[in-house]
Amino acid sequence: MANNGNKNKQSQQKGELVLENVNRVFRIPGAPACHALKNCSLTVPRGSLTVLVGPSGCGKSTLANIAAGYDHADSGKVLLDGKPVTGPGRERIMVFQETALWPWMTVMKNATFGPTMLGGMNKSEAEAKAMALLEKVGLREFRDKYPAQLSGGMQRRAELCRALVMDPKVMILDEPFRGLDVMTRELMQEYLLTLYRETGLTMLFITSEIEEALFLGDQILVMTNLPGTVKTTVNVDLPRPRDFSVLSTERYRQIKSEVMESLYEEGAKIFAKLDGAGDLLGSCRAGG
Ligand SMILES: Nc1ncnc2c1ncn2[C@@H]1O[C@H](COP(=O)(O)OP(=O)(O)OP(=O)(O)O)[C@@H](O)[C@H]1O
Repeated sequence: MANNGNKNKQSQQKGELVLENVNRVFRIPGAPACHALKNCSLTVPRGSLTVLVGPSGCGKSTLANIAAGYDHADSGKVLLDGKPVTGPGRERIMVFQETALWPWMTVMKNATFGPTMLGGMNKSEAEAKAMALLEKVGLREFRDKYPAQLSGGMQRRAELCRALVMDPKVMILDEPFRGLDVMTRELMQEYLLTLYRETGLTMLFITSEIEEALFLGDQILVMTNLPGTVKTTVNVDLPRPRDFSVLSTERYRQIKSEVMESLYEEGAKIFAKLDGAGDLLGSCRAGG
């Protein structure tokens, strides 16, 4: 559960996301079917920052897309506050690996387009909300710039603001800081924690970086190789607010080794398959 004591009243309205025995098989003519998710279950508690880690290609993005309603499960349930998720909806906002800012719109237009077109907000209301968020992430002076005029880190921050202006119940972030240099990435993590603290939003954050998972998360869900499912839940009981001094604590090291052990076990299985069958793709075959 979330251990953030500073959340405002908004957090009471934020959503609990549950996946129950979700299966997803991709079928492409002429190729073996790929069982991406198999009986995958997880809970993202209301107001928590839950981090999902797993080996490359284990089904993390598939899970994110299904949770956001961009893709469907073949069987199983996806529930937000107990109600089935049947498609995309403004209560579940996704932030992707690559920037999705519209290049022809300024930062402010990018941030306010969604709430004015879909969210029932008038222009001045949306701009006030966007401005408050842009200020929190140091982009106040950049409101009239176009995405191409921003650095990669600035684009990611603008994107977080654009998602938050919609006031979703759950934010799903699929490796949003991938490709950023180390310093920018660390800065982004701190910005994300500030936004998390101030909005009390439920977040499902996907990453392949263990340090990032530990620095951000209330809990870490470790996935198996294909077919993907959640194999371990690790509670990250590090105090909040967090800064980088937490990285040198004994408790941090203990939790890190627990997560690494679980992940390495999956890595070892891949190598065992390479030695044995010599066919890594075998793990991808449906029902196999
Ligand atoms: N639309 C699709 N059609 C066919 N196969 C797909 C499709 N989407 C994903 N897959 C397959 O499903 C498996 C899981 O892919 P997914 O992108 O969810 O993994 P991932 O854990 O997010 O990977 P990474 O960490 O490398 O980004 C992969 O084997 C992938 O090739």
